[in-house]
Amino acid sequence: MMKMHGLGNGPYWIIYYAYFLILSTVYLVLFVIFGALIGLNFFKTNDYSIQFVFFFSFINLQIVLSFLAATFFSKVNTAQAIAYLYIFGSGLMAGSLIRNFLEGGKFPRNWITVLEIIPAFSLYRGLYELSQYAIRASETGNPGMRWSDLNDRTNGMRDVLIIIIVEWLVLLPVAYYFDYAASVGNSSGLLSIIKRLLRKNPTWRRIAVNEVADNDVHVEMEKLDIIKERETVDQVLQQRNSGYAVVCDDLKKVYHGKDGNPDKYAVRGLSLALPYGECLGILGPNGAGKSSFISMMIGFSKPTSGNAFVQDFSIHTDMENVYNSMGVCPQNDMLWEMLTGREHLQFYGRLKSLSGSALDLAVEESLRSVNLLLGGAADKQVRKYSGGMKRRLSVAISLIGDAKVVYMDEPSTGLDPASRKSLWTAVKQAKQDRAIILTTHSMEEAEVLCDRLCIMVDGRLQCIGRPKELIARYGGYYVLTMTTSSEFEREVEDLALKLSQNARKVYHLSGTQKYELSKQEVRIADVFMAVENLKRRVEVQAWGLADTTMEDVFVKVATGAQSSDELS
Ligand SMILES: Nc1ncnc2c1ncn2[C@@H]1O[C@H](COP(=O)(O)OP(=O)(O)OP(=O)(O)O)[C@@H](O)[C@H]1O
Repeated sequence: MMKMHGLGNGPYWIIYYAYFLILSTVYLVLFVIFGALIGLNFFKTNDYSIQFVFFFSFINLQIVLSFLAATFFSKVNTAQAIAYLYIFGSGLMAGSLIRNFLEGGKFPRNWITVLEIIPAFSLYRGLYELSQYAIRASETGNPGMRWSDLNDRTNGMRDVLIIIIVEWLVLLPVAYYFDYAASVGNSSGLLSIIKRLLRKNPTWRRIAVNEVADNDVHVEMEKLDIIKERETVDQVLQQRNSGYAVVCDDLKKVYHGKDGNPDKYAVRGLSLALPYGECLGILGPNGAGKSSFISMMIGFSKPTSGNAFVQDFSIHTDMENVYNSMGVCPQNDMLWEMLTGREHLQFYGRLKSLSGSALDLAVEESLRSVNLLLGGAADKQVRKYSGGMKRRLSVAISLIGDAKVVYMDEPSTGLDPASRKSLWTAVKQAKQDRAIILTTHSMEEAEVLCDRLCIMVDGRLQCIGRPKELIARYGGYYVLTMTTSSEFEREVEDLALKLSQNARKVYHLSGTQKYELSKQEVRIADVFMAVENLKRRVEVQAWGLADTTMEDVFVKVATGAQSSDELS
């Protein structure tokens, strides 16, 4: 989340490094104090500063090694299992071999030094030397290891310290570089890191990464609006400075099936071009692939194939630059319970390079825009916030600073009508000079906020256009709803067919029927007259005539696409 809002790789790395170092140092100090308090000669007799330097340099090496190893694993469980095996195996081996080699006298001393390049061996050699000095101290009454003892040729501690510190200095930049390479493309396989490091000038060109074949045969002809959008994408991709905020080029996402399950095609070739100042709404039934699309765009997951460019930066190779200009309001609020709303905004504002009075002003405006100034809400800890307040804070975080591209995953979920309206005002103001991609299940929200809408079903784009265009294209009909007692249902059907030859029954439940009447065949005045006539013969309990809504369009497109998918 912090990286998504522009936290650079360097500060991110330093924070994590410092966190693990502080944690390990506290553990190390407590470990030595506890050992000394219970009277262990190992700790009591040897110079504390030698012990500190030895353990401290080793924990630094251990952190660097963990960071380096982490870049080669994409799954936490695999990394954990291999780390346990390594620590257990290498510890066991080093523990028994070092003592045998040193005390047996047959193994060449130089080779022991070579073995100490493996961290577990250097650790056990250091421990062995400290324990030998402690034993001698308790037998003779002399002090344990002192700094001057490092000049003793038989004492391996000096070599151990040199090896550990040199390894740490060498591996530190290597680990940072590999971690950076992995995070840039958000992929952590060794092969993909090496490929990315070798790739030349990858910024502006089409790349097909792990090209996948969509095994499903899709019979339906592609619609004109989608073809046109793809043509725009093709044209934009020819230019270097496109002037478009977001361009998606045949983006695909496949989740590979596990335990014999088939692969899941979540996004099947999405092509979109989004100019600045536009809010694009993505609609779709559950499981349509909206979140999978957003998670690729924000660097949460890697596309299986295709590419996308945010302000001309590729999501495969320039994710860090993408993050610099991005704001995200995730589906689930990612907030710190102990921080206040104001502190959240101050933190994310600083990540967006705001400071001083500019930061204070931006925070104040953000809080006002999402109604979090009232009643001191801004200065309450987030754990005391209601669900709606958390949602509003998430939206404010996504908009703070100068994020040019903002992703909002169902931003108004859980908000009461008044909060929703004020949130919409904030989003409308914010979209003036930036591009917003928004997913929602609320047709009202889509119509109010979005300049264009697209409907996704089963990973495919079904249509794209301005809300009014879509309603005109897919909704060239009125909806007549009428409720009578069951014995008069036939009369209602006759009325609908008389008004429009092509009237289509779309709903029927115990006396209530719904018909679609073609706008070309029907005049509203005729409908009113026909209903008045019917009322003279039949008891009409309720009736209504409505123009097509976005919801009707959505249901029509979604069910149409689902049934055509079932056929194919
Ligand atoms: N990590 C995953 N592994 C396997 N399949 C997944 C994974 N994430 C999503 N899917 C599948 O991919 C498809 C698209 O899911 P996605 O969450 O992108 O849809 P959505 O349109 O955002 O749905 P919703 O509106 O419910 O949030 C679904 O069939 C889902 O089951």
